[in-house]
Amino acid sequence: MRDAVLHGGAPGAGLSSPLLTLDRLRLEDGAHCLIEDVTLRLQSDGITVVMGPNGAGKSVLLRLLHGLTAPSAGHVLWKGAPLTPEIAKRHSLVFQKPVLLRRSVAANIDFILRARGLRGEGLRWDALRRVGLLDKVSHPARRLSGGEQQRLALARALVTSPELLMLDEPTANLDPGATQMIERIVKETANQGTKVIFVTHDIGQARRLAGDVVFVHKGQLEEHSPANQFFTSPQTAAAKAYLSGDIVT
Ligand SMILES: Nc1ncnc2c1ncn2[C@@H]1O[C@H](COP(=O)(O)OP(=O)(O)OP(=O)(O)O)[C@@H](O)[C@H]1O
Repeated sequence: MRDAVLHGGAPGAGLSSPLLTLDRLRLEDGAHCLIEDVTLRLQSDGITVVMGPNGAGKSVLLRLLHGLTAPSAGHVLWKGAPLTPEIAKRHSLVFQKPVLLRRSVAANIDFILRARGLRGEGLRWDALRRVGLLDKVSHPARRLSGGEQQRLALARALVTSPELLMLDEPTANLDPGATQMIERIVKETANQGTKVIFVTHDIGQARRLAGDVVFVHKGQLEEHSPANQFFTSPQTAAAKAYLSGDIVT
């Protein structure tokens, strides 16, 4: 395992204390180690892209970061404090396949607002406007197209104004147009000050979005570098092979 603290070059690197710290984070499942002593510090600015082959542990890592899975050892720290359910409520996670209620678009947003004790139709309208779904407000959510469903999932994640937005391959099943819309919203969100962690397999997408790249392989952190460094001179054999399109073993 490498302690891949970001060195130089990336926006904000070394200038302030980390927003998010993973301290020797470990997850075991019986004899199998899914996440192996990962230590990582993420700064508050920009989009961190997480890459790695199938089964590398990217989704498991996001679940640990959101407190949905408890680590076997190690800690997740948010602004230096241990992650708690209260802190996790200020974070949002969007999954690859949106899980939507069998209700209207509006009702899907209102459900989250109620669950978080937030009030105001204005929040709902703002969120739907941001993702371009104002004209679908009364539609049954499950009858939206795949791209629209993912934008609704994004609206639901954004309506609480999260400090951290995590997305797990949100465009994996979408066409280029729908993908572009999601990328635009994610970039706008990051520009407005929300920290974004974005998991993707798509190297082109990673190049478009990433300020820094976390590369994981077999549950280990292989590399954490500023994006320009990662794409031009990856430090590890696995990352080099991955970027070249070779099979990573
Ligand atoms: N709840 C779980 N219990 C036990 N093992 C799990 C669990 N969830 C995932 N795993 C295992 O952890 C490993 C990493 O899975 P994960 O879904 O995090 O990979 P990934 O990098 O997101 O892959 P992909 O790119 O295919 O989505 C896999 O071997 C998977 O089978």
